[in-house]
This record gives sequence, C-alpha cells and structure tokens, in this order.
Amino acid sequence: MNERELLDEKAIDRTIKRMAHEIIERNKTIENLVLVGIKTRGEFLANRLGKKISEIEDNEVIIEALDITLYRDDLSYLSQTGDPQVVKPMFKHNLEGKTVVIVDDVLYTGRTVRAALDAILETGRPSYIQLAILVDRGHRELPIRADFVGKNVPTSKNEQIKVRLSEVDNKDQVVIVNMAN
Ligand SMILES: O=P(O)(O)OC[C@H]1O[C@H](OP(=O)(O)OP(=O)(O)O)[C@H](O)[C@@H]1O
Ligand SMILES: O=c1cc[nH]c(=O)[nH]1
Repeated sequence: MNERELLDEKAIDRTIKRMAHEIIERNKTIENLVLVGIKTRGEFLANRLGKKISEIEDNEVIIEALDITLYRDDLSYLSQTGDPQVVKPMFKHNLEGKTVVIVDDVLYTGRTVRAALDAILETGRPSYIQLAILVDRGHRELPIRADFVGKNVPTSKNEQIKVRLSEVDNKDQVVIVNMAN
C-alpha cells in the first residue's frame, strides 16, 4: 500500500507542544480544565497534551479517557444511524462546570465526536466543551469543527490517515495511505 509520511516523531511532539500552548492561551487558566481522550489513541494524546500543559503551567491537569468504539465494528451494537456507540461512559471526576477538551487523533465525519459529546453531556453540564484534534482530514457529515488542530490535511475519500503512537504502535508517525492502490 502507498504510504506517505505527514508527521514524524519530532513534528508530532512539536505539534502537541503548540496545541498545549493554544489550549492554555484560549482558557487563560487551567484550574477547571479536563482533557477527555477518546480511546485508543486520543487517550495517549490527551496524556501527552496534559503532560505538556502541566509542565508549562506547573500545575496538574485532570485527564479522563472515554471509550466509544469498543463495539463500533460489531453491527449488533451500532445504533440505527450507524453512529459509534458509547460503552459505559464513566469518569473519575465530576465534569459539572468544567472546561472539557475532547482529544482525538483524527477528525473525519465527526460521528465519533458527536458520540463523545452525548456521553459527556449525559454525565453533567460542563461550562464549555472544546475539541482538540491531531489531524483534521475534512469530509464532515455533521456540523462539528475542532478548536485546536494539529494539522489540516485535505484528503480524498479513498485515502486514510493513520496515526501511530509509540504507546501502541512502537513509533510516532502520521501517514496518509491511498486505499485505492
Ligand atoms: O470523525 P469520524 O468519522 O468518527 O472518524 C474519526 C475516528 O476514527 C478513528 O477511530 P476508529 O474508529 O477508526 O478506531 P481507532 O481509534 O481504533 O483507530 C479515529 O481514532 C477517530 O476516533
Ligand atoms: O482516515 C481516517 C478516518 C477515520 N479515522 C482514522 O483514523 N483515519
């Protein structure tokens, strides 16, 4: 398969650092901040973003993980709309009144983020919900946009973005794959 590298390890690290600064700048204080990473890779990105924000601000950031895709490929668990389903949304912290930043690796149709919004809003009423995405590849099917974008990558529908993170993939790399080849 035809793979082209978009970001290497250094570029991913630089991008996360920039996004951390942008999140701090936008929110002025990190007192109320909660990063919610969408499993699998969004969780690791949230951990990395949280670490950078903590280093810059010299203060801890609350990090949560949200599992919305466990049964995504299992048709019996898909909703009638075909949207990803939330599996037991459970947070360790109360999100009431917080500024929640949803973190994921790729933004495509927006259906994953919509499911995450449902899950978060079910558990309470954050003051704000923002979205941080490493790669926005376009092709939205819902009115969803990211507040913090690592890289905008115009794509065609027969391409795929693969985000590899050392925590699960043994290396840090973002590639674009042409599925037609
Ligand atoms: O905007 P969307 O069309 O919902 O696509 C974006 C989602 O797709 C990917 O997850 P995927 O379901 O491929 O599983 P993965 O996390 O295991 O890669 C990616 O991690 C996002 O969560
Ligand atoms: O290209 C895509 C689309 C959805 N999710 C991904 O991880 N990559």
